[in-house]
Amino acid sequence: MTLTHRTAPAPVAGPDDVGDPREPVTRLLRDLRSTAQGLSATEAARRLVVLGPNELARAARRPWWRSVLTQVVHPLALLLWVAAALAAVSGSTELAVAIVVVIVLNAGFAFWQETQAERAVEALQGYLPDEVWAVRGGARVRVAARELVRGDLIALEEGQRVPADVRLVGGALEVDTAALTGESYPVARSADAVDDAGRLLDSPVLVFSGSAVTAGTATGLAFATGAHTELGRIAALSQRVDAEPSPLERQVRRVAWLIAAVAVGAGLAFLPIGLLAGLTLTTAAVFAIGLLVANVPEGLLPTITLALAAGVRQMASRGAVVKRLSAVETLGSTTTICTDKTGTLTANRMTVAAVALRVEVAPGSPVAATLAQVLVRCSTADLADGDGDPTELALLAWARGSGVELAPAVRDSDRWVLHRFEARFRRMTTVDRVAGRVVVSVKGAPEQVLPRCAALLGADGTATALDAAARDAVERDVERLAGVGLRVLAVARRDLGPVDPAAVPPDRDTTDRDLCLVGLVGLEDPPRDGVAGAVAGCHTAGIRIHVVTGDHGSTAAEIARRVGIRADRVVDGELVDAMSEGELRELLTADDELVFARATPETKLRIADALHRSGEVVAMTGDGVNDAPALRRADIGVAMGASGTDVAREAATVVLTDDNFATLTAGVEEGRRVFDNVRKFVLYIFAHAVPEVVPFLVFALSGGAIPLPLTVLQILAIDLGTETLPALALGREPAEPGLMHRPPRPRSEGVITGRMLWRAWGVLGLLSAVLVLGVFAAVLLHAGWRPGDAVGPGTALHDVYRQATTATFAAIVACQIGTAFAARTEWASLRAVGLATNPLLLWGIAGELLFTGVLVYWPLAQDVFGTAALPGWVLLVLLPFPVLVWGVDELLRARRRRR
Ligand SMILES: Nc1ncnc2c1ncn2[C@@H]1O[C@H](COP(=O)(O)OP(=O)(O)OP(=O)(O)O)[C@@H](O)[C@H]1O
Repeated sequence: MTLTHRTAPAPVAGPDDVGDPREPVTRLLRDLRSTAQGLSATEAARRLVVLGPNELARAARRPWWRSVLTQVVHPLALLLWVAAALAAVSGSTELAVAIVVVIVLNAGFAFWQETQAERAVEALQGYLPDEVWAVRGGARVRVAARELVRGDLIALEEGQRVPADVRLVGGALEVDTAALTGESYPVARSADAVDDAGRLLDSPVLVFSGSAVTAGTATGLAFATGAHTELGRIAALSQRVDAEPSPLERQVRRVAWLIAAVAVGAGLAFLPIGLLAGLTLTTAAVFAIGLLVANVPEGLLPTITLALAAGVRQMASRGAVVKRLSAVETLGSTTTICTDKTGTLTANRMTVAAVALRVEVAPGSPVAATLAQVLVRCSTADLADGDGDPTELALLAWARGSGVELAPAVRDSDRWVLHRFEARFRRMTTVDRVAGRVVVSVKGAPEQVLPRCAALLGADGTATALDAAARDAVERDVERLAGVGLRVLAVARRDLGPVDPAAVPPDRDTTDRDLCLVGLVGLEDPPRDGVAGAVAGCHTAGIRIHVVTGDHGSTAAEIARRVGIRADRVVDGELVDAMSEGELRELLTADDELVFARATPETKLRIADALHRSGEVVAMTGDGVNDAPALRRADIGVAMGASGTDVAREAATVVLTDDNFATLTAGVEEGRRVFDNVRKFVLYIFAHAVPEVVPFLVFALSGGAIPLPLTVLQILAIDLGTETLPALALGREPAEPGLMHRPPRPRSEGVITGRMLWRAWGVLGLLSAVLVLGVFAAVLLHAGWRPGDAVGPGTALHDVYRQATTATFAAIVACQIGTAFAARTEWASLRAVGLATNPLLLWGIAGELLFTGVLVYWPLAQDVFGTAALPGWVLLVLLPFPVLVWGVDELLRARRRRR
């Protein structure tokens, strides 16, 4: 970055007005034409226009023609090109042109589908607003990260992604700069540090866009945004959508190739058979090519991508933002969910429900007053703004109810030392100078606070020694409160004597001992609406739920019980830490649901690992910075969008915009639905191959005595014209009833199963082939044709032959309609699903019928496709075909359900 240092500020800040970010803050403020009160709102708006939004320039999109080109030279398309060339060489220009049309239309279609998929993923950005606290015109305001401008004064805190290049002006941080420097350990950055670093990136007073704050809080001055940041400069962050193919796509790709190989094989095999049956070389070659073209499944992959993208969209609208297309299917095969408690199972709306210390503490008593005093000191929340940790807001609200209030500004100016709440230590300590004395205020998990207490506040407000009996009594209190589902905090304080202006701030070992226990507070945090239903839903879907929480075992077990999680055993996090790999796996593979209490992020990581190794598909929730490794390790890392940190959101695959457990299970349901739908259209596409191929076999096996029941162009019309829209519509099927009453799909089970192939080829396909050939034969026989009679152009029977092939074509379409309805469900009856619940399918079928009508009755199309208008009796015969095909499958499904 070229930094120009200007001593005489220009009247307006343009794109090049940059100060040296390492110069003294006052000078930097002047150079950036900002103030200690931040920029005014109008100036910020003006700079946004001049400097542009705080975004990295998107990696230039591939031009559309290149995307189309990729589709045209796609390996399966290349196969079709070869076929077209062969057709041209063998003299069938018509077929060659038709194949080229197929390729072009297919490429266009695939291009459209992929654009849709990309859009769906890009639209997700909108669901994950990225906001920061900034100071503008002296007031703290939430600003969208993309609207930050150079000169903005912003707040940084643990868990946040650094939104711009920032000079620290107050506070200290630890930042993870891995994305920029590859450094794997967090580094310390502080406003007061002495800056003697060589490189800009190593300066201890600067933090850069793209790094993450792993600890601390600070304020800073943004000196570069968007493309002007170091990150923008080295363009390390590629913004392109993760294009890694999902296991599903890989599977389907393999299948597509397999089918393509079979198609080529069948085409090649037809050549000698056709010749033996008496066809000329040209005719045999044309049909061989036709067979090949008909069976190359060129549309399969893009259709699957589109179905996944539609799933991603649908999930986002339900509050689960999936960051990778492939995650949709993994989410659907989840077997175990490890969930947090606070805010996920519970509403994160806390109120103080009980205050106790051996006896209930009466409001207005001296103990209550002291307790309130400690609580207002030991806090960083702001009750007036509602800003801060919900636990602390609840405690402040209770203190206010007891008549004790302290303005945050006064609190902060009295404060000497602050040890924020950290999940690791599970307690918080402040040291304040109050009325000439140094006072320590502590609150936290009872196991953390009680061992540090030496005394206990009596009902009259005087301290007594905390002997073994009193300790037991207090511990019983904790159990009693936790047992009814309350989150319990022990509150304690200590007087360190008169203020000594020369003293250095005491360390935590000094402050957090010999405390006087003031009280126990029990906070009620009710279960969220809908969670109990979602838990029951998971159970019927065969999904196990473990609670992994930092809270007390009894509290967590009670909350778990209330939402319907069985909580068969409560396991302490420390116990897990002491377990061997094998022991942990044994614990987790037992058939019960567990509550892991007092769990640390390391515990979470081990649990995720152990579950994954025992073959489970694990969805693990998390919100803190330290949860990131576990979120990455789980099959599906789930971050909290509302309360979670940026770091967790970045590590996760799924972000719940409302933090709700019920949303997660909705995501699982959606994942299952999408996977099911992919199966539905694969079934549908597979089924039609049989009635297309069998007529050729009949022709070949009869040695030509039975003429070809279908022309090559008619096959292409089916493949490209009639089958496409219904197949797409099947990708949008609503969830099948019973979707969440089935056990999760085994990890090893692919998209294509033996049962599915049997249903596609053995039932739907074979039945269709019989019906189709029946109609073909009926039309010929009705007109007096006998096996072996010539039907070629110029013969007496040629017109009848044209009608017969047209009847075959129409019969395939009729059977396709039946197949589409059958494919809509795998288990349930069509009645349970409802005939009209997928309007897209109805439209697709209407389109299919229209297309067929045009092909059969429009003279121009008749010339090209070799069709002829069908007599009324044939139409009557075709009418029940859809019902027949669907009906037989319906009966088989009913039998399967009974079994
Ligand atoms: N602001 C706080 N100050 C002091 N102690 C706290 C504070 N918040 C929580 N605690 C204590 O730390 C314990 C663990 O809290 P933590 O927030 O880590 O877990 P949690 O959020 O309840 O768990 P989960 O992972 O299920 O969301 C609580 O039971 C409480 O005793």
